[in-house]
Amino acid sequence: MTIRHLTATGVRNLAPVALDPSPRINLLYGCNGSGKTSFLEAIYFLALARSFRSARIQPMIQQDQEQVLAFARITTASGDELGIGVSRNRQADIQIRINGENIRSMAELARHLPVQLINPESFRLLEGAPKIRRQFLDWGVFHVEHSFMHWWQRLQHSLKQRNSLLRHAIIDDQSLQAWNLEFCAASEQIDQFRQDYIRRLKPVFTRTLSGLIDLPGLSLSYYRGWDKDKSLQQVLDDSIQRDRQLGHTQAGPQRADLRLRIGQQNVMDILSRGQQKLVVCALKIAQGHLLAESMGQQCVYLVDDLTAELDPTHRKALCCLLEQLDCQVFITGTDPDSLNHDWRKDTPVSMFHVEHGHIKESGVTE
Ligand SMILES: Nc1ncnc2c1ncn2[C@@H]1O[C@H](COP(=O)(O)OP(=O)(O)OP(=O)(O)O)[C@@H](O)[C@H]1O
Repeated sequence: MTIRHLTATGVRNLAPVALDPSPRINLLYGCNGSGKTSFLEAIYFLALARSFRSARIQPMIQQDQEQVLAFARITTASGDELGIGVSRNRQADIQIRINGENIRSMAELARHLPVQLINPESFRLLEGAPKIRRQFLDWGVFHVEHSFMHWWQRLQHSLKQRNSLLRHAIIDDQSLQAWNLEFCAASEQIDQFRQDYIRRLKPVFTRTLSGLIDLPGLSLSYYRGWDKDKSLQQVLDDSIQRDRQLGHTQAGPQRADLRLRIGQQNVMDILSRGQQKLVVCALKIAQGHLLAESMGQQCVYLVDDLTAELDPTHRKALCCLLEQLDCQVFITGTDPDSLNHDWRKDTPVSMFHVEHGHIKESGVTE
């Protein structure tokens, strides 16, 4: 999908935004604090009704404003036009409208606007808690497997019920068995989705990474959250005493993880920050390729601070890969020269100058 027209009000230091971005490459430059990241935040907000900078919405709402509001006209992969509007106020109430109709499901919003963010915090995908890698994995599964949300909700519900039973002084065995059955059924389905996704992602990731950097021997593997040689039911039975002591379920898809290794070592223990960033870029770009291959859908890429951690050669390689993706990209940097790349003559490129919260188009190449 492509954003054709975008408006936003009440976003940090930004004056009301109204622009028609290029369907392909959009470059935004400006000084520190001018509002470049805030602009990317507005697009992210439109896709997910939240910020990527803070778990709370308040910091994103402009100091003297009551709400943040973003609207976009987008063209979907099938060529349909959609109007999407999202607003949140200081009480964090959310309003989502698609083609004028109120929508209650965040999943529906996210499905219309798949967004990938690459920013200086992206290394956390490798270094951070397993939850971040599960979110990465489930982003992919969610977009290619439409029944994922149904199974995900069953998984969350059964896990919550089981954990609540574990904390009772005396456990009702019948209830425990019933919730075990439901938890195992949902777990096996989610695990199957994740395995299928990783099997398809791996070759795309390897190919994408080789276009960015040479890291021989780097492997991506999936840990499902319980012993690969045992059924989950067996693992739950074996660990019931420990689960009761801890008051929660230790094994299951809520413990799944992705492992990136070179030989026996974790990549975050041996790669430089720049190398880590390139691995993360390859993972995220691979997800975009897979989404296009499987669903014919394009995601929007938000690349904040292109130059951070990357030398000119690797910046160029990243720009080439983003251009080959054939999707809409927004890239920020402090210096317009650092954003200049040998974009192909037939790639529409728009350049915007961000100054004290005002965004002005400063050049278009068709
Ligand atoms: N709620 C808010 N209301 C008004 N202004 C805010 C709010 N939150 C942050 N700001 C200000 O908005 C400005 C925009 O910051 P932003 O991170 O978008 O800049 P940037 O152009 O990405 O800078 P850098 O190049 O340093 O990353 C900052 O000066 C910040 O102090």
